[in-house]
Amino acid sequence: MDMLSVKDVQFSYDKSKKVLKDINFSVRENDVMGFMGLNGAGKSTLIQLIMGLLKLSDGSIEIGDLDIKKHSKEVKKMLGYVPQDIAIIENLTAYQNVKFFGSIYGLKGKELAEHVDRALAFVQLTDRAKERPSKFSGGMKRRLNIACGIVHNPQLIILDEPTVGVDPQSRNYILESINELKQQGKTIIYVSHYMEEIESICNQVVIINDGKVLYSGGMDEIKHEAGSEMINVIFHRPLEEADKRQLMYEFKENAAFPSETELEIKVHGEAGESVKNLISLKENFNDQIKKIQLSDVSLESVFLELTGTHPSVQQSG
Ligand SMILES: Nc1ncnc2c1ncn2[C@@H]1O[C@H](COP(=O)(O)OP(=O)(O)OP(=O)(O)O)[C@@H](O)[C@H]1O
Repeated sequence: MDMLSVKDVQFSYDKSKKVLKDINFSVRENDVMGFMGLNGAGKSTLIQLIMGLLKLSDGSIEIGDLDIKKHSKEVKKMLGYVPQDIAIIENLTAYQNVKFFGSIYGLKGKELAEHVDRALAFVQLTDRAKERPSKFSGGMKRRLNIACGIVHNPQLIILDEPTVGVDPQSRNYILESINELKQQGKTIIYVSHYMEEIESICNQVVIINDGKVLYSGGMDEIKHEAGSEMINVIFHRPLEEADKRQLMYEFKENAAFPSETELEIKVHGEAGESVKNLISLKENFNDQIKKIQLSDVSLESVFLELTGTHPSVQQSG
């Protein structure tokens, strides 16, 4: 079953520019979807439409099988949102913060107390529940932010760059807790500019650029489409021009030279192609080759290929 379906969505803040143009994709129940795009691609706008914070005029969005316009109340309870900007209130304690967000979702009395305890335990802040977050580290504030976003036990959780500005330990903790939410059966949308994080926790990817979906589908499929493997060859000495020309002739646009002593060959999905390439390299360049490594194509290189821009030149925010 689809937990989120976005159909033919278009959006403009003003008449001069369409920010979203015919957006279509779906996220299955219990998927962890990595949502990627360059700055200004339209990610936050789409999330605000899903959350009902912006008014949807063109197209439709369904959560489960509920249309967000017709069933806004039910949908609100199903959605959890952990915003990019930390939304906690500094002069309330950690407990009071989570309780406040729980009450916004209509929880009361014993049920509210149980939910608050569970959310604080989930982010391992039970011991610090009585403290004010002004004393907390950046990572602890992010964890409290997550507790506030999931206190009402939502089915679909959207996390917008939850690891920006946190120490490596908190980052690992946050990534592990997302895996745990998946184990609990939740569906996750994970917005991030950190490709390696998306690669490690997501099974589905949506890439948008300039308000359009460039890719939507499985993590394995996107890599397969882009070329399932990469052959990295390290030579003992810098290559002669004639050797480079021969390699370019043989491997065409699949060959790249990251440095004077390195060759990268992108291998497309066909069976046996990497073996054929290796045999050819060994036959022609065996004496010159220091090392050959086979590696999977990274999500980063796929993103670069699709958008024409490297994610690391991006500022997050
Ligand atoms: N409130 C607004 N009024 C007018 N234009 C806006 C508004 N918010 C965003 N935009 C414009 O809409 C486009 C998409 O912005 P959006 O914030 O959705 O992108 P994004 O992918 O979330 O970017 P980032 O990764 O930087 O958060 C951009 O051109 C942006 O300038």
